[in-house]
Amino acid sequence: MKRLWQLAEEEHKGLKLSIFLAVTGVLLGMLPYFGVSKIVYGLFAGNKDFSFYLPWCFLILIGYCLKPIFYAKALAESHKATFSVLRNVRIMLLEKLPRMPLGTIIDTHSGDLKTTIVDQVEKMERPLAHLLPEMTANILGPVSIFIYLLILDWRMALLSLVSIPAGMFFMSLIMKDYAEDYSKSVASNTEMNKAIVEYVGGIEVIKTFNQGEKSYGKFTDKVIANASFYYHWMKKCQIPVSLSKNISPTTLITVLPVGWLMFINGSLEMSTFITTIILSFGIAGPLLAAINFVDALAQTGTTVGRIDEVLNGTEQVHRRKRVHFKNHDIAIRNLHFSYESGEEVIKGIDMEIQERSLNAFVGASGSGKSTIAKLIAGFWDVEQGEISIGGVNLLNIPLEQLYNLVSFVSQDIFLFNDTIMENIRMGKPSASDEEVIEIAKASGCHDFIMSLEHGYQTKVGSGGNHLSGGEKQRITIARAMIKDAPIIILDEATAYIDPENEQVLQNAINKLIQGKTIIMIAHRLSTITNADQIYLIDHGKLVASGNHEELLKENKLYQAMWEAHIGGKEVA
Ligand SMILES: Nc1ncnc2c1ncn2[C@@H]1O[C@H](COP(=O)(O)OP(=O)(O)OP(=O)(O)O)[C@@H](O)[C@H]1O
Repeated sequence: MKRLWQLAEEEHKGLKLSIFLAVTGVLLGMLPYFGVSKIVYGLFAGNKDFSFYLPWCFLILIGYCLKPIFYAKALAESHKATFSVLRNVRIMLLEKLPRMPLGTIIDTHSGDLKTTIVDQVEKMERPLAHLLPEMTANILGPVSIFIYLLILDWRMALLSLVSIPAGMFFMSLIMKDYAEDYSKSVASNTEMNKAIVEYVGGIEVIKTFNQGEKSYGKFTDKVIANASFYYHWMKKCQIPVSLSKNISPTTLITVLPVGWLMFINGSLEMSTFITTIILSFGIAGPLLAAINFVDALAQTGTTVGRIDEVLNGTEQVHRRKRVHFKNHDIAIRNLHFSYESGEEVIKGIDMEIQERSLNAFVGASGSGKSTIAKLIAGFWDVEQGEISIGGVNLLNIPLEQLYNLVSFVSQDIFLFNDTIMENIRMGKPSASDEEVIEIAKASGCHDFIMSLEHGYQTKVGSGGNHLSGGEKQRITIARAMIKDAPIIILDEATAYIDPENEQVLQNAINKLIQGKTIIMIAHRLSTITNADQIYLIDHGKLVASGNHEELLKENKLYQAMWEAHIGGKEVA
């Protein structure tokens, strides 16, 4: 709750006001109990004077009228403040994402992030908008009655409380495991969310490969596991909750018989007896209402924990001051790198890449080519060794400047569900329509775009799925071209292309890379034979470098790879 209160810092004023209004409302709600006890006492005493009853009736009326007004105002204030807090926390989370290593975000399942940013933030509504004002008020109200009863007769005050700890005992039986159970329920929801996101995202593959039932089974398993978890959890809670809710309000079990004995012994006055009977009703009701929020209290730890996991996630700490580069040479020194799984995948690499040269990383699958390229593009920060551009350590280059410096074009194409015009313009937000069209012509996109019904205003669909793989690829090339970064990394950028489109795309790439520092990662060695330098990576180490002819002459591994490639082509 303390951390939740910190997260709600900007709205403390509104939340405090709502607590004040709710407490006042509950205190006003106590007035009828006082009024009724006075009236009942008057009736017992045989008082027939109407003027005695009138002020108490008036007090009861005030209590009944003002309580709902204060209650409604308290909830209006708390909701106003809470929805601002939810908005602020969601903005904080979304602003955090770009500061986290790009690679970490790509590696995090989108279902996971969705659960935190949407569902868990939503869960803050109950503790902030309801628990804070209502639970506080529902506890303070009975506490003030109890103090009043203590002043009247401490024995009766204590008697009026006996049933409450008995009821609470049953509640405590489930509360001791509640936080853990709730945390498990969130994990189960996340698993189900992930399965849904994966199922919907992969529906094309599932249908194409006729995997419907199998994958559907995987998805339904998660749904069944989720339902089963909730069923057993609720079953476990049912009896203690019922006992607690039924035992707590039975204050009369002790107040009536013991009070009666004290009354006939002459140690308790009739007026105190009647007041205690009636006010004891006013203790249990609000306390029971307060109990309803105990689960929200236990959930808060998990909710805030999930939010903090993202907010406290590692950030890329780069210098903020823009730097000047004398050239765009890339130097890698003694580079080591491990993913979170711990195993070292890059094991001490040194490399000098000249500016305006065409370079290629080749090697077996899993040898570490993409990892090196992503480290150059700043997906993760280097912790051991150093990468520098133009003599400046990457860590000293502001991230924004680094992202402008390097274009990373990969086979994982992402297009926003927007028009083609806007998807290309994303590479340079200030570009005019004419500039976008000019670039589209240069990248070989213009003709296919014009053949679409709405031309450049065609919406590409979610993830660009209204376009073919080759078309999407050319749009990403156009996006990279308009960005005009001096360093371009092409990670299997031609992977999905068919032979017909290959020439168009190759022409586009040739235009894209003119005058730039290029790093290409390609499995098809024939596409990189003209590279100035080819770096052969094996098991996270640089085992050879040189141009195609040199490597073919000097390196056995490269010869083997080349022969395999040529052989494969012949077979094909
Ligand atoms: N995000 C990641 N988290 C954990 N391990 C990873 C991650 N990405 C890659 N790896 C592991 O790091 C090693 C190097 O992977 P990398 O993708 O750099 O190889 P690669 O040579 O580019 O492979 P490919 O040619 O198949 O794309 C592999 O063992 C891979 O399993």
